[in-house]
Amino acid sequence: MKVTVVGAGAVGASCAEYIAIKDFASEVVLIDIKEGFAEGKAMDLMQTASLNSFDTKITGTTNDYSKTAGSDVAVITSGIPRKPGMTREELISTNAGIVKSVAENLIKHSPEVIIIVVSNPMDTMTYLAHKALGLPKHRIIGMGGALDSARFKYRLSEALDCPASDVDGMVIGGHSDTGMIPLTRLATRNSVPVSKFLSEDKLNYVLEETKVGGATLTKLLGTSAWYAPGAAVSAMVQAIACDTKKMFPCSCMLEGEYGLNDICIGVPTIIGAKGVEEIVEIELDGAEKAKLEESAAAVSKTNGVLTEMNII
Ligand SMILES: NC(=O)c1ccc[n+]([C@@H]2O[C@H](COP(=O)([O-])OP(=O)(O)OC[C@H]3O[C@@H](n4cnc5c(N)ncnc54)[C@H](O)[C@@H]3O)[C@@H](O)[C@H]2O)c1
Ligand SMILES: O=C(O)C[C@H](O)C(=O)O
Repeated sequence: MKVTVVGAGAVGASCAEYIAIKDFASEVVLIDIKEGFAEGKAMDLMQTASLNSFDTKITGTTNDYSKTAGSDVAVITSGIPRKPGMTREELISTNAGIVKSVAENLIKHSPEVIIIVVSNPMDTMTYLAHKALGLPKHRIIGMGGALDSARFKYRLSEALDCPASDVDGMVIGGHSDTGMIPLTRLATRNSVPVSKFLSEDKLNYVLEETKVGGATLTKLLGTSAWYAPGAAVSAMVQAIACDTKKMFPCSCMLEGEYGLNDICIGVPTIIGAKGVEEIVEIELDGAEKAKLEESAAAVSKTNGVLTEMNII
């Protein structure tokens, strides 16, 4: 299994590190436009191999896509992150051109590759990759819901004062401060609905903190987060590499599912060797359906900027 990670910055390097530590890939190629940067990150990571007991070979390259040839999976993290006070959507004018050219370069050298898009605004960048490459829809997947759900479980475990491993929950919808939909109705602690333990006020607090999870960290760090994003995307790469058929909410191109068309937005998805193996349509209640429609309308509006930019 050969994995390319485009962008050797905070998220790309964290993703490569988790992939290596989990030791399921034979090779990880880091690629970046900054001269020597990916080579340096790869060397630093390789110097942890004997300490962390992994056999994955990590190499770095400055913009030489021939080194990525024959990749099974590629992760796109290239582009700028937001600063405190910004929205993810404000990154579109810089990141759209980067994501489009990276996606085109990847496919030239790895015609069978499955692409996971991380760069923000992620749902729109995933949509752009679909439009630019025209690949079967199961081969381009956006990462957002896996991270948002991990943050939801963290906030739930904090409120419940229990280990995160006791908690199950999922966030669907757009990967944005206002568009995320943490499904509090379906969240459980060891199969018991969390509403059994938490008041409506506490659940609302968890919901609101989950939605602004990325903004909270951006304010604290001065740039956006990388450990949980790297762990979330490496979990998706592992699901593809090991054909685990794990369920993650992912940003997928929808063709009628949830009543939505021609949009990439977070929905429950089975991930395996083919990439998206299945989009799972769960029964949403009236309020959840309305929130998903509202979230989809906001993502569509951001997608419209791609047309204004003449990039699709
Ligand atoms: N989807 C998510 O859940 C999620 C989570 C975290 C971050 N992000 C997004 O991921 C992106 C990266 O974040 P980061 O914190 O790693 O930023 P970063 O600045 O640390 O790293 C980005 C890297 O991309 C490189 N780059 C820029 N243009 C390139 C190109 N054309 N080809 C190759 N490399 C290129 C830069 O040189 C830099 O090293 C941002 O857009 C951020 O908003 C998304
Ligand atoms: O918050 C951001 O801008 C980065 C990422 O989308 C995140 O949720 O951590």
